[in-house]
Amino acid sequence: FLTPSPNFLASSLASKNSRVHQVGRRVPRLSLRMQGPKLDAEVFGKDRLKQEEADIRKMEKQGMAKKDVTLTDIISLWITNIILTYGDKEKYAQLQDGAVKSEGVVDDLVGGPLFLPLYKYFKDCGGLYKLCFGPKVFMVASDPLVIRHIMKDNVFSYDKGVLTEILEPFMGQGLIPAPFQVWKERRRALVPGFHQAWLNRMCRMFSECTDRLSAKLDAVADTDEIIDMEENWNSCSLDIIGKAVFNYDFGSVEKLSPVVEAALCALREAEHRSTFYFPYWKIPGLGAEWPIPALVPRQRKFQQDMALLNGVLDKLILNVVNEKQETDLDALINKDYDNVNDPSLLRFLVDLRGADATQKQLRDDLITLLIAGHETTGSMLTWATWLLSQHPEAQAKMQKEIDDVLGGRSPTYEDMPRLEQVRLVITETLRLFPEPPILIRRALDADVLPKASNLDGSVQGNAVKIIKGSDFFLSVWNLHRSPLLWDKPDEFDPDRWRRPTPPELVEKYNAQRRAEGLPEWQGYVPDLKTLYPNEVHADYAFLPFGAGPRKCLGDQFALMESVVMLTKIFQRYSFELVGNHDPKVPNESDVGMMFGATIHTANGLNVRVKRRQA
Ligand code: HEM
Repeated sequence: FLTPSPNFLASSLASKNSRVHQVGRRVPRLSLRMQGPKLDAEVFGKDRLKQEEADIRKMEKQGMAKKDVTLTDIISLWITNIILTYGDKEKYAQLQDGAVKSEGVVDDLVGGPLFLPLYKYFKDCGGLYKLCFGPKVFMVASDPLVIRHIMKDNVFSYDKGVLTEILEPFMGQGLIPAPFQVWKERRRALVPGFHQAWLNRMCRMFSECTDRLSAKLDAVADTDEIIDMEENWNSCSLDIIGKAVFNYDFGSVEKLSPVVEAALCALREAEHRSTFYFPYWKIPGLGAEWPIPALVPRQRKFQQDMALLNGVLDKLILNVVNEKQETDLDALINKDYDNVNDPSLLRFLVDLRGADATQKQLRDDLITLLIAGHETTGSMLTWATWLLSQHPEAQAKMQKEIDDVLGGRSPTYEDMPRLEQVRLVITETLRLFPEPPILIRRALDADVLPKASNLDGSVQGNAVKIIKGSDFFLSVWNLHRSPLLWDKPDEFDPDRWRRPTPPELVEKYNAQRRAEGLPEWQGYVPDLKTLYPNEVHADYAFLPFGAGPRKCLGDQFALMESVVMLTKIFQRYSFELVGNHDPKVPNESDVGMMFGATIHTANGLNVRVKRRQA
């Protein structure tokens, strides 16, 4: 889930002569249908699992479990890459190759967010290019048809590659890094947990946690005090995910307890590892994998934080296991969630008949959900707040809707369909600031990719052959800001989701394709009866929660959580941006960008809080 930045590129390669090379149907998916003010239950929980089962069975049939990239594959890939980079280019033109476009990429990649130089090269090189560091190559895909192929149509030939290496020390065999056999079992156990009655109950909890943030903002509202809203959104989302996943109250909005500190430090270490150039923590004695305390203080601290966190989780798991009340799925789904003491996912996983898991597996599941569900939401809300501060008219429109729909009361699950403008602000924020902005994949088989497009609408020359073991960056940032796919792509315009893609853009993308008999892109077709416009509506030009069988498990949870949090806070307050405290950045509205697992501001989102007039 985290996105390795130059780390894994440069550690292996670090050649100054790096180069960028240019290269050569819609499937209905999960969507949350709403009719009138009611949410339709069909795609929650076990109904969602039913839809996913077909994918899982297909993966099994195609031998996904047996696919693996071996050392021999990697060596043969590197030799091929050396030949391609330095050898007879004509002869191997079809093999992951294309024109050299840029020298010295390492210079570009160091010191800033990785997705920005990848966007620069995208403008030169188009929807598929390769980033070369000596023998190491990353294919960079930013084209909707190529991405659909990798994430949906031929998903069985790709896994998460280097991501697994980074996340395994944190998440063990949790859903994100788990091998196929384990992933399959855990996904089957977890998906039904996100059922309608539970999400309804969660909306109440989102509201209660946001009340604590409101109380904190009340204390500073209309004073000169400056607070960091990035930190506050992150704290609130940590409290929410702790309650939802294992019924633990981090209480981080109010205080920094040792457990909160350990959790935050461990999460920061996950980010550090994803952006550091060299995986020194793997060296015996230096890093966390060694059974004696690590020599590097940062890694020693990580060991201590993980020990503290694991201790807390183990205790929670043990308590729940000791009170296990094994029940079948239907009974769990039909529980009266308004009157249960512990509505957590942990309780669900322990009680679900037939989903036996070891204590270690449960801990891995919980940590994975904690990491996946914390900063993604916090960062998204941070950028939504920043975007709204830059667009007072969009903020006023959203606040008017909130007032009209709620008249001052708290939002509930039933209000979701009516809070359309809030949902579109969230959707548009995820387009401009996708979390994470780059997804990682590795080819488990040789493959041939669909032809990608260049930004002028021309189709790239080669249908690119992929060698087993090839690593991919799927740049969601490029996809979401592509001038070929979006009208005024850098503009914040929540209402764009009410309009289809302008026909001239769809035509520009498709004209040459039609002439060559190649598959075409459908453009975005609005369907606002869903919780959010998703990847299917935009024919894979919009991937806020990924796509295919590895799509985000918490998409509906995250959307409802964000709607409740954003609604409650903007119902009562507005924010005055007071700049970034960075003398090097004179523009007050420029809060900078840093990139770890998600996109952060450089120095926080510093604001003064203004109470709205009743
Ligand atoms: C705004 C908030 C969120 C965003 C933008 C987001 C985004 C994503 C994306 C893009 C992926 C796919 C990654 C890939 O294909 O490599 C993903 C996967 C995942 N997300 Fe989320 N997510 C959010 C919130 C959550 C929450 C709240 C949870 C849990 C409660 C969660 C749990 C997961 C899990 C477990 C996966 C891995 C699924 C699998 O591999 O089977 N996410 N998320």
